[in-house]
Amino acid sequence: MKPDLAVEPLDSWIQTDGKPLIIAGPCSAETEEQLVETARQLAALGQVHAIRAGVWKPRTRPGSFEGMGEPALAWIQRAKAETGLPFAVEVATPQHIELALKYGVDILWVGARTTVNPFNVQEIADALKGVDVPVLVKNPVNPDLALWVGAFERIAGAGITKLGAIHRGFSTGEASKYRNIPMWQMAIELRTMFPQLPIIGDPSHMAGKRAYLNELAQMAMDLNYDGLIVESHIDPDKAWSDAAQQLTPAAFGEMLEHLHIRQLESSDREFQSAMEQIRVKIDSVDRQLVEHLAARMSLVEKLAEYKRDNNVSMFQPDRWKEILESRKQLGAKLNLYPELVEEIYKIIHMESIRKQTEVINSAPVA
Ligand SMILES: C=C(O[C@@H]1C=C(C(=O)O)C=C[C@H]1O)C(=O)O
Repeated sequence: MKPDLAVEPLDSWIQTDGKPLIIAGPCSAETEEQLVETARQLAALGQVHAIRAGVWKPRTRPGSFEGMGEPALAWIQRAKAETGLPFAVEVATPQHIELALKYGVDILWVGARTTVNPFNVQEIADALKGVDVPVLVKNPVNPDLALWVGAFERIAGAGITKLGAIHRGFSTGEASKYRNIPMWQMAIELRTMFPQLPIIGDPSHMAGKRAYLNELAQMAMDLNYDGLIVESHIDPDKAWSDAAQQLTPAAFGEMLEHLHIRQLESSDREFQSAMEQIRVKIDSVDRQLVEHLAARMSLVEKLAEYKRDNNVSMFQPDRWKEILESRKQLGAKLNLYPELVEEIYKIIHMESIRKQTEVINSAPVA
């Protein structure tokens, strides 16, 4: 089945004057004063299109602050009236949806810890039947594109057409300076699959720390994301949740000032022809790359036949170590990151082992 989604363009439900959609606001609505004041300061920047506020917070361990619940929805009504901006809230259950809609929340989002569970997502989709509201879906906690796609399909199946993705990064267990590893490739795959689906970057949850927000927001913009959702709080260090990754509305304004927004295309003829010429060369280099890969694989297969006939094992640790080191050194000389060369060679080696297993398990040539 070829996946497809009926998605309305972003500007059919929120006006951004052709600029990236900017959603900002506190991780959690803590008090009426904190929420209204944060929203007021963010609105005053003149660059924020919607305010986010957590009302129900899924927390890893019990005993942490779990959100103010329904009373916070009344504060949202006041903050909306004061700023004139639409509000976005995370919903995780049908009751959340019912309450959010009752209080006039404009945009709903499904959190990463909900997207992982198809039962939860289906309950949410069922509760959204017949409702016309924009729904943004965060990536699942673990890097599983199919799970993310499945959530869109369930929600689109309920008739929601104002859909968008929020890329907040992934828990992979790998060591990283980030709280949630971006794995940009996942969002590139999503964009390739559903070009019409808006993708919004969530640098706050990727970063976990204020210091990394700029670089992550810039990367999202450089990958043509349609917008950003960023946590901002009037007094971040005193925030009841996510203190380290929130920034003041003023600091957020500064961050936006420094963002470099590039366009997807240019109609400049000279640029287009220069790009075309270089792309022809890239096509030719890519052809050689693939041909060389194929040539390498047939050599490996030949070698495997000798190994099979002489009862020698396919994995040769010393040779593999030597290959890895020498290719990394060569790469470094040619200005390539040794890590890149290492990753590529790990994939090649795994495929080489797989091919050799095939040969070794086949009958010897008579
Ligand atoms: C091809 C061989 O088998 C394995 C695969 C290697 C490769 O693809 O280069 C290297 C070492 C072995 O682990 C070999 O022994 O040379």
